[in-house]
Amino acid sequence: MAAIAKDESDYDSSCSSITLPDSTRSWMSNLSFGSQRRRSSSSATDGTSPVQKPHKANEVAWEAMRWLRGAKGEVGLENFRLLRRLGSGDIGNVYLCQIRKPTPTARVGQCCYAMKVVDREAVCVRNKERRAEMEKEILKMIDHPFLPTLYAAFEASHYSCLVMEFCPGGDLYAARLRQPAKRFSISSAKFYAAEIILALEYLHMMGIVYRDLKPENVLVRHDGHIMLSDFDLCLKCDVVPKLIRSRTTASDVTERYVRSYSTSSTTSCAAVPIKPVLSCFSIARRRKPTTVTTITEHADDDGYREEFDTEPELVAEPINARSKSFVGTHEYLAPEVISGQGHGSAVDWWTVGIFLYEMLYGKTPFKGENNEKTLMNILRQPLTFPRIGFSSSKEYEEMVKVEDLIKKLLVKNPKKRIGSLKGSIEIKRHEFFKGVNWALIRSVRPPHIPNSDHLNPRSKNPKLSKQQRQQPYQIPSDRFDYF
Ligand SMILES: Nc1ncnc2c1ncn2[C@@H]1O[C@H](COP(=O)(O)OP(=O)(O)OP(=O)(O)O)[C@@H](O)[C@H]1O
Repeated sequence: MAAIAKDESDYDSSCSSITLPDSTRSWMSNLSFGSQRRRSSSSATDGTSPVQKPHKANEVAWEAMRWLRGAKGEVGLENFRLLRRLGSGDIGNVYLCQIRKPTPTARVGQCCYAMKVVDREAVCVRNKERRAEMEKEILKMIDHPFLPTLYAAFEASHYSCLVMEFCPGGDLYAARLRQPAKRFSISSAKFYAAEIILALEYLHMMGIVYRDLKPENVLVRHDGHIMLSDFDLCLKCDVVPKLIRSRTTASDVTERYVRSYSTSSTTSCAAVPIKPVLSCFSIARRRKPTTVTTITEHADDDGYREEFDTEPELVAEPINARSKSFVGTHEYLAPEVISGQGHGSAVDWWTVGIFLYEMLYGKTPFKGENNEKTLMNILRQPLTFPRIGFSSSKEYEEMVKVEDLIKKLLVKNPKKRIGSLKGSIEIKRHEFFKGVNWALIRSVRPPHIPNSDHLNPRSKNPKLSKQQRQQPYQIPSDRFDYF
């Protein structure tokens, strides 16, 4: 699925038709591979020091970077050996690479990185500098287990290089195609969705709306946990934390109380029986008898529901951010993006709904015969779910819960969509995620752990030949600009 970008407010460039850079110019030749390597001018790697990336500071990949900086002064293209091309995006190619030998230890020498190489001249010709800048800016800011770590950023000739964490497990789109009936199990989908929600929550708190969630952009790390990639379509905005005092019902309070003290976790995401943490930003809530106001709302199982005043909650996500850019991938576009009425962080919750649907049913809910029909369906067509068989009543119950969540995520009016009032916490509290230990999910065993044969010479992407290195930059044929 190709991403589209038509910018009206948050980027100053307008994306037009594809203009190929001078095709006679060798895109790879100036990268100077092998022994004919030229010294590149490399700029400081500001914003990528371990001090600013504390969660990775003790890992060998950082140790290697520290050694490189100490030994060579600054990090540049000449310090890396590009092993093979991992893929091509809209604004550059991504290569698997290692630090050039001799390295101080074998461990450092074996460390793999992914290097995104962007041809600045090509990007400039195609009016995409702002997107490339945005990606770099965001990669420098972020430090989260489910987001890429930027180890170094430098320039070499007219190329801009970003050295990032390498994910050997491929993307979730390819992973889905390998599943039985091309669908993930409910527990796998729950695991991946939970990690994505945490990544989006973090981005939102940093004032970043991601806008391009799709399985192709969810990569699988060596340990099976996920990493969101591709930040060139992000919207950056200011976040002004808000205190929200909301009202809640007696059954909500009881349910949360029970959940807080329950140790009977059964889902794969909840292997550790520890009191779940709902959100790092939720203020501990206790029933406060003095502030209880009893309002009969409507009958439930017990015949009535009570509403209580609760402690205020801090919402640090850009709920009210507004952009009118037309960006994303057709099947994943939120209705407010298509209608151009202005969109904010709720678009990411819409895409989580589409993502869950695709993971479970093997297709997206509004896909039409062509892109225009898809867009019309997103705006007008009611959400329906295909009928599928269940192997157990437990699976059926889980499906009912996840369909309820998907319905709430795919509400066409963004103001009524789950997550639009208090952000991620509303989604994390949904019944489908009951028992998920959000704080410790990164320690849970993922559904699939990739094997580590990426350095095997016979692995999927063969080594770069000399001829390939000399080829001019090609815009992949399956990519296009919609406008
Ligand atoms: N850190 C990484 N580890 C492993 N493979 C990666 C990594 N980053 C990117 N890739 C691979 O390289 C491909 C190109 O990535 P890139 O981010 O340039 O473009 P994209 O995801 O296709 O999106 P866009 O064209 O919108 O920028 C990806 O599809 C993925 O297969």
